[in-house]
Amino acid sequence: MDTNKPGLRHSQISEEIIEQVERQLAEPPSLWLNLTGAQILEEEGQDSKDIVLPNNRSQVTHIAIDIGGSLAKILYYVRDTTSPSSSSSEVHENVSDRGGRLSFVKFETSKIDDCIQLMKQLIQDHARESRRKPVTVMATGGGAYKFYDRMSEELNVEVIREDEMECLIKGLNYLVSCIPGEVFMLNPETCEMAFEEQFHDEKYPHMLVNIGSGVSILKVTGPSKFERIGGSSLGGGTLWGLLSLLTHASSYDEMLELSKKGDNAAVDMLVGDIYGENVGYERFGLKDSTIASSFGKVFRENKRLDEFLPEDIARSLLLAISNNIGQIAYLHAQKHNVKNIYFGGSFIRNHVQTMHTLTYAIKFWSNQTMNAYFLRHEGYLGVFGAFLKYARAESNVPVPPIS
Ligand SMILES: Nc1ncnc2c1ncn2[C@@H]1O[C@H](COP(=O)(O)OP(=O)(O)O)[C@@H](O)[C@H]1O
Ligand SMILES: CC(C)(COP(=O)(O)O)[C@@H](O)C(=O)NCCC(=O)O
Repeated sequence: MDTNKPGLRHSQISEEIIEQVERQLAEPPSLWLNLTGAQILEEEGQDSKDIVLPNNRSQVTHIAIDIGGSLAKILYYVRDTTSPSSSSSEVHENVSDRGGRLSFVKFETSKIDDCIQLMKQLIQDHARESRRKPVTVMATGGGAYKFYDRMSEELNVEVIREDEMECLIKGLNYLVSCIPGEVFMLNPETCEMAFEEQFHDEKYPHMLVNIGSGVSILKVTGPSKFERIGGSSLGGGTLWGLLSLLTHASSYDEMLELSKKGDNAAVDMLVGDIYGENVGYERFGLKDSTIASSFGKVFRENKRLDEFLPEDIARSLLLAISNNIGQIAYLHAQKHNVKNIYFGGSFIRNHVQTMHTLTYAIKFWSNQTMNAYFLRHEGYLGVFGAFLKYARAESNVPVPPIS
């Protein structure tokens, strides 16, 4: 592996691989759960842009929601009688064989009205067509408190609140242990994904770096044992906010697209800009292409904002924030003697450059001794954890036990 400090390496990744990985990770797939196991359903996911409500909405028995500073994540559970491994006409006779499908949808938190409307629709359909007990809503994230009264009044069902960090850890541990093909690593050289059932023998301790609006760093020492060991206010909300000020992009995905086309050297001051062309500070492993100062070139260029390319700005800021989080993550892992680091939160958005920067930072700073892992449902750990808490308590939801 190259000894270059993180930064400016992305141009070497094959476009084909980036496309391949991002196509595979486009939207979080639904999950199938029954008593004997759990699996990812490989089919088109859903986005808030075009939510496809299930045909059998009366079968939606559980809803969980994680309302964060930026995004509200909803999960709904649809009880079903056909298993994904059987033909579509094959129906399970025995009720206890039944499994269910978990679907995932997200909204911007600023569109909380639309979000509550969707839950209302799911709940009303259930109530109209079924004599079963009413749907219970599990809520987590800061919005579970902020919007509690509104949700309780408008939905007219019981809303149970759960602590967001507990839910994150429950969701993480379950996804890692029980969902085959959920966790992957990125090869720092080629960016190809590596899926393995078991990456490492030591399950605990591990660390979760959850990159949402802000960053929370948690050390996990057992299935429900953890402590919050750090955090940073420079997170996903920072990237989203600054790029909406500095570029014309109107959505987060558009910002990520811009960043793919940019050259951060147009705004970042590189070591070579300080030491001279093609000269680095090799004594300390700082090559001429290493970023010496993010956005450090802007001032001396003496140009207006509209004279810089938004693509270059987007790439520079994404690199700056991802590198910073990677470095903080490494320092916490080192301080707390943890080798395996899981990155979660919607900031990652399964975006190859972001995952590559985080992987590269961890590998570089730890001298290859630590590992960076990613998850296909990276933004849904909290909402999944909230659902599991309820599913466990309620015996009528068949959830395989954690291994
Ligand atoms: N569609 C999107 N719209 C806005 N931000 C997004 C989107 N997808 C990913 N993000 C990024 O994810 C961050 C929110 O991550 P999330 O884990 O949902 O945190 P929170 O719980 O604080 O809302 C945003 O600040 C932004 O950086
Ligand atoms: C306050 C939060 C736990 C809220 O979670 P979020 O909605 O960002 O997912 C998080 O934004 C955070 O940990 N912020 C960093 C605070 C700090 O340690 O500086």
